[in-house]
Amino acid sequence: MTLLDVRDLTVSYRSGGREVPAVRGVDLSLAPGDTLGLAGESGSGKSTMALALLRLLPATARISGQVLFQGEDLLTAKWSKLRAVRWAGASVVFQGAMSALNPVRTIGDQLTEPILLHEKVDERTARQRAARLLEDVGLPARRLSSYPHEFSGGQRQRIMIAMALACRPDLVIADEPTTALDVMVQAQILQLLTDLVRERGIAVVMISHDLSVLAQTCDRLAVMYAGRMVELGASTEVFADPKHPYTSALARAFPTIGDAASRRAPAGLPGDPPTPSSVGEGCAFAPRCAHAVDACRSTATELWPAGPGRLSACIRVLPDLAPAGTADRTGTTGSAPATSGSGAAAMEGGAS
Ligand SMILES: Nc1ncnc2c1ncn2[C@@H]1O[C@H](COP(=O)(O)OP(=O)(O)OP(=O)(O)O)[C@@H](O)[C@H]1O
Repeated sequence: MTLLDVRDLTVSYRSGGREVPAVRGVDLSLAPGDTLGLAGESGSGKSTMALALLRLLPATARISGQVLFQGEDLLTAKWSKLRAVRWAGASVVFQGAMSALNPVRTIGDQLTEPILLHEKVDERTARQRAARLLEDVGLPARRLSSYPHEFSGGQRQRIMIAMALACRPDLVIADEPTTALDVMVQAQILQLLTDLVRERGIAVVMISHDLSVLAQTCDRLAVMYAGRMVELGASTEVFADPKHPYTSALARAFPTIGDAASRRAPAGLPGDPPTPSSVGEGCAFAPRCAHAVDACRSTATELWPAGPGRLSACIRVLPDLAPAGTADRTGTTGSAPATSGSGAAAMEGGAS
């Protein structure tokens, strides 16, 4: 069964009289309980994609495609349906808990609110649930009466996780949930989130620019570049044996899982990401890619099969298109371009 099926999701923003493309024709699919990491540099479209899933984008955004959640397209659903899905079906852990929490209301009030809104329970039951949730994220229940400023950054992010789990959703979208935190605290919070969703069988889309963190916490990895998906596959395989040069570069930028020193000073990627409007049909990574050849700039990119359960948008996975001697590193045998939706199919396959 599919929980989430994203088809040809495309998002642009109206800005200064122009359309700025942010997400370009992304397909992906999640089964219940799946954990998917979404990686990419700043500006690659990760947050836009996450927010688009629940139609949380600003009014300047134009969205097309389909976001089928439990079979219903959220992009065309009525507001009443959307309200019912948010929190109870799918919830979001945003970056920066301080701005997401209301500073003048107690944590208890903020935790009970979604429960009261979405479930037919009385105030006392909601309060008991909130207390349990707080304990689940490692905070004492007595802190329900405290205000957001009375917590540390890490504790506030724990509270955001408790809120996201409050209505027992089937999907949690975590958008850089630990960005502003100290490295050691980051690791603890991610571990906590991962443990809680796995215990409860909740599916997760975890967003980060740090490929090693995602490889450690999620079963599958999707890599985005300039609004497009460029690689998909099982986390351990994608991290250990990337099929796209951009993924290799990201893996090198954040080399070792749990290595605090490297995380503080990542090696960085050569060059800058393209501006959204400068991206054409060919490979957007070509200007920064050491392996780029003319065909990279002229061939329309798609996600091609790149081994069992793997997809890559690098033409070097196509033996018949790749220049001599460049296709062998991927070890792929397939050469047929994936048709629309095959990204989703491969993600499904990888979920078994
Ligand atoms: N509200 C907005 N108005 C106009 N353009 C936007 C808006 N939000 C994002 N963009 C543009 O859309 C593109 C994708 O941005 P997005 O924030 O989704 O990327 P990201 O990968 O999540 O980056 P980050 O890690 O920095 O959050 C970028 O070019 C960004 O400048």
